[in-house]
Amino acid sequence: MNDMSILERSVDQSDIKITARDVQVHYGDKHAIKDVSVELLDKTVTAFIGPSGCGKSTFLRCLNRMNDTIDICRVSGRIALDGEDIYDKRVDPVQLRAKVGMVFQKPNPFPKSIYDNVAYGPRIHGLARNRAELDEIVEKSLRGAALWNEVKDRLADPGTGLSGGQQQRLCIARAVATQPEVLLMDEPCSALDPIATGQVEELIDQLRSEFSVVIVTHSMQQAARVSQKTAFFHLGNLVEYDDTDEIFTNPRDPRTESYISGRIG
Ligand SMILES: Nc1ncnc2c1ncn2[C@@H]1O[C@H](COP(=O)(O)OP(=O)(O)OP(=O)(O)O)[C@@H](O)[C@H]1O
Repeated sequence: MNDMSILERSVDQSDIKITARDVQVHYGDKHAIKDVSVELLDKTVTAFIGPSGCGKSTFLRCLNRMNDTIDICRVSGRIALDGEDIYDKRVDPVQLRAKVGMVFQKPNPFPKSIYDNVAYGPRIHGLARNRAELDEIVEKSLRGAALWNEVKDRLADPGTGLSGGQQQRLCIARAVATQPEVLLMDEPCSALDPIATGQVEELIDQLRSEFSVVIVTHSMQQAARVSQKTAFFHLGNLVEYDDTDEIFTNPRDPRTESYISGRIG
């Protein structure tokens, strides 16, 4: 391998963070995810794309057991984080969700101060021994979410008083504050204007230096801009998973080709 090919290699294939094997999801009789196997890489942004109802959000929610909260939902197969089965009965889902954080479509700050929104997770998980350490985590998380400069003089103000884009960055700070290893984002920009979307996309790119990021998006432009890997879902199947460039320029499956060229969706 010459130096150039080393420079051009965008992701380290050996660094697998999450492994899913033969995952099936049912909501009652509805078979929403069909036999999905995939390996998601560390320090990489992976985009889940596909037509509405194809199962992107359902599969994303399997990765931190958010589907446990839906009574009729059954998940089978194996999903491992760093080789450990996250569905093992000894795994506490609350601890798991601190490691595998989530940001939702609509910004959903708690009805609390900006400070307390970020401090909430570290407090319940006992990550700070005293107020000074908590202050440090809050500042670091808000800096990490590119929000610190905008809010540092009004940390006691309610989080709900921020703009939509700022609220979404506050939710990212809240997720980052529990020192997660993976960040799941379910259409995080769909409620944001183009400027706020640009800021969150830039942030996603920075977050990838520390975390594995998985993002569900309806925007193929967004997937192309922010991700290094893309998974295309169709009718509950994972049809194609590859480098983002490959998916968009050289898709192997005709269903992927149809979707990215706008013929299905
Ligand atoms: N809580 C639920 N109860 C019953 N069925 C559900 C539930 N959530 C999702 N489904 C069904 O599972 C399938 C996959 O839905 P999911 O929301 O994962 O798709 P998606 O690709 O994320 O869609 P969209 O892009 O529209 O958000 C759909 O047929 C949907 O109706």
